[in-house]
Amino acid sequence: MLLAELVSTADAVASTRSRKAKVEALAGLLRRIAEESPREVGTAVAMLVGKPRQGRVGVGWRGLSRTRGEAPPAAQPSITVEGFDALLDRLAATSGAGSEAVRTGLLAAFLRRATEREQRFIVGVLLGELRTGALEGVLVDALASAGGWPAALVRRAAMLSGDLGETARIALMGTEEDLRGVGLLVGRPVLPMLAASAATPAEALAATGEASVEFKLDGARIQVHRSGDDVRVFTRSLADVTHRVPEVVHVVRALPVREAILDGETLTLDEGGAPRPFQETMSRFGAERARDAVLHPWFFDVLHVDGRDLLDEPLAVRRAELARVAPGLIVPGEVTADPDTAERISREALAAGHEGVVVKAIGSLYSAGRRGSSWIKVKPVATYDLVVLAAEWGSGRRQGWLSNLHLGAYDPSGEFGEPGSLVMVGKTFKGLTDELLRWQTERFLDIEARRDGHTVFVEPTTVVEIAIDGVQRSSRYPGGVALRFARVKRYREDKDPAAADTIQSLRSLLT
Ligand SMILES: Nc1ncnc2c1ncn2[C@@H]1O[C@H](COP(=O)(O)OP(=O)(O)OP(=O)(O)O)[C@@H](O)[C@H]1O
Repeated sequence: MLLAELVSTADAVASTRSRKAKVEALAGLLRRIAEESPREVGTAVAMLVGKPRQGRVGVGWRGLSRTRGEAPPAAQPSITVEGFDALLDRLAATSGAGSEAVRTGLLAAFLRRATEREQRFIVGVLLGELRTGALEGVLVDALASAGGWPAALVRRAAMLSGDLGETARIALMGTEEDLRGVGLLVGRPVLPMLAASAATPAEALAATGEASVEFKLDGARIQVHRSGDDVRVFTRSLADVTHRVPEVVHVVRALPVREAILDGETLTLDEGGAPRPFQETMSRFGAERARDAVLHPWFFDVLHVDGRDLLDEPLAVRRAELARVAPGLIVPGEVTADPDTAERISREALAAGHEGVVVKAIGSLYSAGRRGSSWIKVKPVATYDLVVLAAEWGSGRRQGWLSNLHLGAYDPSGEFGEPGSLVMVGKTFKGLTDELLRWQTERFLDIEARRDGHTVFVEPTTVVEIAIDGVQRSSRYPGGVALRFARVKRYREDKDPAAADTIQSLRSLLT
């Protein structure tokens, strides 16, 4: 199939705000691919959502815009989806000395064969600009429509397989049995269940009824798969970090179970057993920096034990299984329906240096990938995950470091611009330690897009957690809302920009 077909559907989807129109445009394209070139279904779907199967092929913004500047667009489309896929393979396979020039050559030759619109699409895929996640929910609905399935059935398969390309193949070419048969596979991560928010433990408990009220540990989410001696550890965004966390692997290997999928949190502890700052945990996940501090895993859920899926069992049953397979590693908490008890657990969590509590309806099932109201988190300090758009060079003591951050909230529906774009909501240089200044200066120069005086604009890929005292109306910022007393809490290397908080959620604080 011609890449131009994909590109014109992607453009049509971006140019309308109507979800129905988006679904129809995508469903039409999916039907055509399934008929004309079924082999390309998985590849095409992965490209559409900006997540080609080769992953990031390591092409930088600056190099790419230079190459594109030197490649006049073709008048007629001729590139195929297969051709683009082959280019990605070759880029991914080219490394080592002299590879930069080879890659530039490959890219330039390819871009010269692309039309203006195709060039924009190719660059978007290469830079991860299309990875926003904005399209994924729509695509699942389009697959349901194209295949004639209930949306919930396709969504379940997408969540459990964690792979839209594979889901597309089954939804378009498989049977109902194939679709229903998508289940957990030990070794293949599923999207984690997420939590809604409430202001107080009592408010949360009023929504859930009897609940497991658990410490909200201030670490990093882990999903651990064990099959015999083979242990794999995945992050919240399903990256495999097994080789970075040998001590977690070691602990899980010793558990009294042959096969299991466990959901939990890992954090670094100091010698007295108290939690260390989150940044130390994350630096183990993100960079190669070695750390002395030891990571400790804690678990709060179990999705599979020895051949048995537990997703559709109530939390009470899953907790009982967890107590059996991971004794001694369970997140502190209690089952209660009493608001005073929930408040007490919350105070204990905060006193122990954690963020708050998560209140979980005791009868709830595990909804992979969903932010429902069966899990409700309560954090006394409001924090928002925002995307760094730019940073300004510091002055005085911070001379030579990139300091003041420009922060953007995610706009999935395109209320203030293109769907999936980022809307600036404030700036801050507060809360940055020397270590963070060093880290972010290095990172931002790596992903620099352009400069304007003292400001370095960056690829919008870095998520940062910001504590605020609230928001105020603003005529200066495009979303009409500005952060009050924003300060940096930590970088969230485990989050994609599509998981950042939305401009709508910030605007809802205005009332
Ligand atoms: N006992 C617990 N149960 C569930 N999640 C927990 C628990 N302790 C810590 N967590 C962490 O809290 C998160 C739940 O909040 P949420 O679903 O909103 O994810 P998040 O967007 O990563 O949230 P946050 O930014 O507040 O950590 C989980 O992803 C997990 O990392």
